[in-house]
Amino acid sequence: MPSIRVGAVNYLNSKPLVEGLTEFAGDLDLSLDLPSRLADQMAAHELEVGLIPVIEFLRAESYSFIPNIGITSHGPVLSVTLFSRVPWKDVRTVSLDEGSRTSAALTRILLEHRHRLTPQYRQLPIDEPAEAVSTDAVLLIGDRAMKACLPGFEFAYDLGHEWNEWTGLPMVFALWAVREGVDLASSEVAFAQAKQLGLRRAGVIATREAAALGLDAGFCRRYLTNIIRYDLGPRELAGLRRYHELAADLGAAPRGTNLVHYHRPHLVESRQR
Ligand SMILES: C=C(O[C@@H]1C=C(C(=O)O)C=C[C@H]1O)C(=O)O
Repeated sequence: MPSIRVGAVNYLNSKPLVEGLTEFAGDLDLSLDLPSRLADQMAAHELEVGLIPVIEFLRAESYSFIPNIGITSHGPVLSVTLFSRVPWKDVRTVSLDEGSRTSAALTRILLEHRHRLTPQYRQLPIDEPAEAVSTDAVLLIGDRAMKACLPGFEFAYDLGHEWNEWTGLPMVFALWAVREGVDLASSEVAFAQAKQLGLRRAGVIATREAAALGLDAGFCRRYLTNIIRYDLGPRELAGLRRYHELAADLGAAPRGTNLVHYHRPHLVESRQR
């Protein structure tokens, strides 16, 4: 049987979703990369399943997603931070982490919709030190954001918190997207099994990952257990729909994308909107 190429985010927050994944399903070929690159690999048909930024799910229009699994937050997220030299109202130039697509669009949503600004944007390459940027603000995500201190920047806005405070809704950053026509067969269930195991083993994962990241294990544990939420239920989907509307208003995503659960090809699809 040909293997199913699966790409997952290479940050701490996604470790619980891949815990034991390839043992639960022997035909999954797992690789890890930046969220933005996973989205590009999905588009290039180099992956069948990808833990991709939700904005790229909305842009693709043809993907379905594995139900009830996501990378979400219900308030502060700790790993998506807009460091700024100036308060929101004075931001004119922004550098955006190359790894990000969802939070890059979220930065635009907050600046352009919430604060009614029209700043200029540039990409911050993954190997360029954020300390060196000359823009007013710089968006960092993932492990890089968790470790960044950036003393030259007076403000550190947590975009999970900013979103939640403004909309009252959870923020969905990523989900398991499946390319159209892909048949996961019995391997589908492995994604839910990995999530269940990963959540049970959050302490073990935190201990294992902390040293390599140069982060405190107790902090990693709380991040995985209390900050990042992995369910994608009605509340999270309401947050995702709100994000979709606001992104579409900016021309950052097409308006019509349906949030379709994965079903095996040739079976009836369940449409959520
Ligand atoms: C919360 C996070 O979620 C990530 C943010 C993403 C984005 O901004 O495109 C994509 C995937 C997620 O893993 C994070 O990495 O800090």
